[in-house]
Amino acid sequence: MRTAKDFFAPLAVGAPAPVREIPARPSRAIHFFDPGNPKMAAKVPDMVGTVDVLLGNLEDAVKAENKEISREGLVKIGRDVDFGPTQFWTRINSLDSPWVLDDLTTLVPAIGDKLDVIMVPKVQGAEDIHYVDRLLAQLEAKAGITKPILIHAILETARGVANVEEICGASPRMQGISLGPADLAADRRMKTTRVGGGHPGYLVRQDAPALAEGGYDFTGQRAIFQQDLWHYTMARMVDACAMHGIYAYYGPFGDIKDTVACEDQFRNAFLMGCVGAWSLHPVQIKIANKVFSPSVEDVKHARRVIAAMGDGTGAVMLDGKMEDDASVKQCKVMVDLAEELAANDPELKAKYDAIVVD
Ligand SMILES: CC(=O)SCCNC(=O)CCNC(=O)[C@H](O)C(C)(C)COP(=O)(O)OP(=O)(O)OC[C@H]1O[C@@H](n2cnc3c(N)ncnc32)[C@H](O)[C@@H]1OP(=O)(O)O
Ligand SMILES: CC(=O)C(=O)O
Ligand SMILES: [Mg+2]
Repeated sequence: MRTAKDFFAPLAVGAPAPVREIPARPSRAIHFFDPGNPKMAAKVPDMVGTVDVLLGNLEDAVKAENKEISREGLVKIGRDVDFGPTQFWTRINSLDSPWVLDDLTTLVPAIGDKLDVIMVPKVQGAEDIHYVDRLLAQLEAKAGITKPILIHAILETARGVANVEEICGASPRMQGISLGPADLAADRRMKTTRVGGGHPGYLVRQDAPALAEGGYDFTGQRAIFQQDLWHYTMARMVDACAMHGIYAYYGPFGDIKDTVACEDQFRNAFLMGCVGAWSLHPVQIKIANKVFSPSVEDVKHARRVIAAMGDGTGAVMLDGKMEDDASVKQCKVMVDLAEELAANDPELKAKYDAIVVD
């Protein structure tokens, strides 16, 4: 383990100095596209400014025979497109795959000055981050890159979940973590066959009603309540990220047509502390942009509490509820996020600016 003294030292002579703090850039939707798919690739320039993150995917969902075409497509997009306010990320192939070394040694010299974040799949422990960290430093130094490329890990193995805290703290490049529910389910031997979302079989059932003569009626209809399969993992991920000052994300929601359940899953993630989720299809971008932006009502309430609390200490009653230092802190999280997002999103800014605090 690196000591505190060495933690922020560049890992190669000539590599840029690591960042001390991960910038809070909007990343409500991380939109996946296959850079080797001509239809998707053609849409990328017009998507700039409509989505916070455009991610060229090289890993799963790209056929083995197309890996090189996708990598070349990504280089072309990286060179040709002006990403403006939108972040440009990639997901490389897994560290045990035959493609990852070429991914990194091609992408960093070619478009390393454009790439904000590299997403690393199937991360098992800090050693995986250390490997990518050192290699990136060497490649950045060789290519003369001046801004360090950040790393985002996908939490999609049982060992990765067990090691999530050390993964988050493994490098100053660590930008965040996404839940990878599909590979994680397979690795854990869960009995699901989906990409994210809930499962109708994972439920609790209302208690059986008591009978007048004693005992219970187990025969009648009883309400069932579907439970969230991902709650435990999400909670661990959010805590580990918050502890290390990096960002947590829900991953993919594979049922593209079920926009209602997608919105629910994203909202759960937002409420738990995530800043964004993945978008696999253009229809999911606006769901994520909506869900991960504080609502006008929440911002209005937060501003009222902050105003009522003066210097932020003590306790007051507002609308019949007690507010104190801790509720002000929550309200500040909401207001700060709203301001960060509004700085990049004129429509949102107009909505927040129109709020009148009574
Ligand atoms: C578990 C994991 O690892 S998840 C991450 C890996 N998976 C991915 O990255 C999947 C990305 N998404 C996709 O491949 C596709 O969206 C699919 C396969 C899910 C659906 O694709 P389609 O059946 O073509 O969807 P659909 O017909 O609705 O597409 C409508 C249009 O949007 C385009 N489109 C679809 N998805 C995307 C996308 N992610 N980005 C940009 N454009 C897209 C299509 O090319 C099509 O264009 P056209 O109107 O010019 O013909
Ligand atoms: C996100 C991802 O890669 C997975 O769910 O497996
Ligand atoms: Mg995966």
